[in-house]
Amino acid sequence: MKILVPQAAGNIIEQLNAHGFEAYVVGGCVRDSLLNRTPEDWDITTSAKPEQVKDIFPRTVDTGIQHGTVTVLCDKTGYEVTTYRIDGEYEDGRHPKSVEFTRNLEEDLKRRDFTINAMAYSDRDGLVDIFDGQKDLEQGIIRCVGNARDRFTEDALRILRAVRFSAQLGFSIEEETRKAITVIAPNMAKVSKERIQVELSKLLVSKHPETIVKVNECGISPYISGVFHQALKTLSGEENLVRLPDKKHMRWAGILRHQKPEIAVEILRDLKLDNDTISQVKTLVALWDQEIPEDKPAIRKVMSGLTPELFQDLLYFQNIFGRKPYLESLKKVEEFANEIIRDKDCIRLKDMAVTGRELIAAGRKPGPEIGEVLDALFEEVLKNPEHNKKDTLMNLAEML
Ligand SMILES: Nc1ccn([C@@H]2O[C@H](COP(=O)(O)OP(=O)(O)OP(=O)(O)O)[C@@H](O)[C@H]2O)c(=O)n1
Repeated sequence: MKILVPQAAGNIIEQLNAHGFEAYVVGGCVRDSLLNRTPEDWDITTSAKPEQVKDIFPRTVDTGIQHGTVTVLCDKTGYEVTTYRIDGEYEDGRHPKSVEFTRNLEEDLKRRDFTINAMAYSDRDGLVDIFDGQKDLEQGIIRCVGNARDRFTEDALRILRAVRFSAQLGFSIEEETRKAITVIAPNMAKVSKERIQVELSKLLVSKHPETIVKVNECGISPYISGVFHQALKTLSGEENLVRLPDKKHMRWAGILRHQKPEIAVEILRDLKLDNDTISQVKTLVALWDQEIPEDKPAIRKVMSGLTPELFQDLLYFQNIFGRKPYLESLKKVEEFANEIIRDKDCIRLKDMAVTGRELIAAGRKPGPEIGEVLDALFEEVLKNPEHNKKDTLMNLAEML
């Protein structure tokens, strides 16, 4: 069994070995390598204490030194090197309240969440797989290391990680692990909303976004938030979600599409999503079932209210969730939209042939009235793009 470890990570391991310490890549990167997926980052676990790691490497950052983590910088990449540790209970779903360092790799692997995440590897020692993680990977099983209730009690976020990994990898959750999820679910209430959101977003952009319904079926959602729980209850037959591009705002809008836009916003704010995503989801939720008539002025009007990307997303969304008769006319809408772009019709206020300043220079009184005139001219241009000429618009303005 050979894993292709990046050279810099390999060098760090070799240097630690040369100083008499054990060191391995561990966790997600081993799991992903064995699955032929590209790991996001390469974490290293070692018997060296943080101070000893810092003595060996010239460039380090104290990322989470109280939890044993030092980032070793190689060129522009940083590698997190963490001392073998035994964790106490987690305080925020991310970091344990207390940690105890150990010299024993098995102790370090024992404290990890799932067998598939509890493997270590080095070129020198090969794969260290004490809990049969490789077998579970082959059989497609998410199973806690040791006693599932203990693992979930240490950190309730792991409950959601179990559902997320099963969605991402298309794995099933093993019986004892599943039972423990139901029992420990109320502890989810203690986990920070940001961490919950990160897991939910990863689940939604995965290959199986429809498994979001499991968050309800496993009884976790009431402990995440009341409104979110209500929203999940209304979901069924979400197979089409996977046809949406794997972009966060598209998938969130997909599961929230039956909500009122303001409820969707409330759910996402509560889950601490970023403002950009919230505003994109709000637009899609408000517009996905508003049929756009097959006429260019109406299409220009919709386009003018959205960024070009979001307008494309809206069409994509309508294609997937739109009703049958509308899908036929949607083809025409798309054709017209392409013509509008090709002909460079004016669909943005900033592209209008007349500005507020020019209206003032022509004698209009500065003030709110200017905005009203510009809006009226813009309406006209959306209806008749050929009127987007300075003379025509100035003449029209005089009549307003
Ligand atoms: N609540 C958690 C979080 C992490 N881990 C352990 O720490 C490793 C690294 O965690 P993280 O980087 O958060 O996740 P990954 O497993 O790497 O997965 P992904 O990159 O997909 O988030 C995990 O593999 C697992 O061994 C854990 O036991 N319990």
